[in-house]
Amino acid sequence: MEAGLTSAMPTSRIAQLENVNVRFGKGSNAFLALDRTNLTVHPGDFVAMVGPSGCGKSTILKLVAGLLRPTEGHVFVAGREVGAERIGIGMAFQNPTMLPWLTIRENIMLPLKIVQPYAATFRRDKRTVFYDRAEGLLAKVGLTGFGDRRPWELSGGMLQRANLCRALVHSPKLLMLDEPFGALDQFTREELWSILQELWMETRPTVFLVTHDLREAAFLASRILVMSARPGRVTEDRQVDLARPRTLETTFQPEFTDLTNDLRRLIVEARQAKEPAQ
Ligand SMILES: Nc1ncnc2c1ncn2[C@@H]1O[C@H](COP(=O)(O)OP(=O)(O)OP(=O)(O)O)[C@@H](O)[C@H]1O
Repeated sequence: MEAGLTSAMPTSRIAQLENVNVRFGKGSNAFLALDRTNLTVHPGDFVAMVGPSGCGKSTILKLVAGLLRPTEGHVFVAGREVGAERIGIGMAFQNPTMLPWLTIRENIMLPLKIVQPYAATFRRDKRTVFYDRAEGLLAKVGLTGFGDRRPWELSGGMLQRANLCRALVHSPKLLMLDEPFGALDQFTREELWSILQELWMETRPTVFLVTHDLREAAFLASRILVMSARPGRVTEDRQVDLARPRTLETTFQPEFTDLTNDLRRLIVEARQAKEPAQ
């Protein structure tokens, strides 16, 4: 998918939120979902966002993707204020919605059919270069031979693998992941962490990951943002310097468990903090 963009910002920052407020609802039902939020993200960052339910994590994702406008403040993406030009964005959500009448390969190739410059040559390249690109991604996520299957023939874990392929097939600069592994069992989830890490290390897109799983955040991210309860603000911006590639062994190291314990404490505190008057 694509976000529109206008006006300028240094390109060393791929995304920036400046004093952003987001208010939902009208009249007496109006409430502040995000409160004067500031955030700078650099190209190649893998940012995980954690925080109490309803604190505004997905709202930040939507702002950066251009799906939502701030009520006040500014959102810049790739040097432009969200609103005019275009940047390639890949997205994956908890529910890997695939079109049931298409094969897995055709589903994966969908962004190439829609997003320029790929769309211009889609008819020509769908049986050659784009086909190989989809097959290459399928191989990386362990789905070789499943390209011709239909979505209903695959398990939830397999669909989420295919979903990652679809999010990455057009080499997006920004990858937005909203609880992508939330519905999967722990083993499949941990397998997909490693696959996602590998894919990220190869092409280094900037990633925004929303997750409730603190181990997932610590395993994958280079930065973890902890948010306060609604109205959300970023209260902690933690650099994660654990060596890559991280493995399941990493998750047993004291640095890792200390980090996840710290995050847990911060979120418990955020949940207990009283919501300020609006
Ligand atoms: N379009 C909308 N209209 C009205 N309220 C909204 C809208 N989108 C989000 N909200 C509200 O804004 C707040 C922040 O929502 P958001 O989805 O960003 O939270 P979140 O941190 O991602 O939550 P969760 O962890 O539960 O998924 C919530 O109270 C939510 O109900």
